Amino acid sequence: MQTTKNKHWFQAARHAGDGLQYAVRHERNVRFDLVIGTLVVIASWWCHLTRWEWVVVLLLIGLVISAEIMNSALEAVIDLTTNQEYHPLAKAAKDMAAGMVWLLAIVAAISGLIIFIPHLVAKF
Ligand SMILES: Nc1ncnc2c1ncn2[C@@H]1O[C@H](COP(=O)(O)OP(=O)(O)OP(=O)(O)O)[C@@H](O)[C@H]1O
Repeated sequence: MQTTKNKHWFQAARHAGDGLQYAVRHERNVRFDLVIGTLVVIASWWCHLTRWEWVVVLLLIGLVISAEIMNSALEAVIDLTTNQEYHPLAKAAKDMAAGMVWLLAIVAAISGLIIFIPHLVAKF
């Protein structure tokens, strides 16, 4: 059990991998985002997006999933420090982190509509 700084990049990468694995195993919202992200990638392939549309779509998927993982990390720290007892600052911190995820998800959804609607109209 290590509590000191990582000694080399391989150790750092292994711990980052542990973090991603923990997020997928324990966070339902992260799993949900991964499913939606996979469906969006399939839809992008089906719609033959342009190179720059692919870049935007992949960036947005990465941003939403990263924000979800950051939200979960903040929740873990808050639960650790409050021992799950009520505190108005804990509420503010958790609500703001959740707000960040929602804001990004809404922006991603609107951007997705702007990208996909012309392709869908052309197809049908
Ligand atoms: N220690 C606390 N003190 C005050 N309010 C809290 C505390 N823990 C949780 N809450 C409130 O409960 C809400 C939900 O808690 P929490 O974020 O832990 O659950 P969650 O279901 O994992 O949320 P999310 O869907 O955002 O991942 C928070 O947004 C906050 O308003």
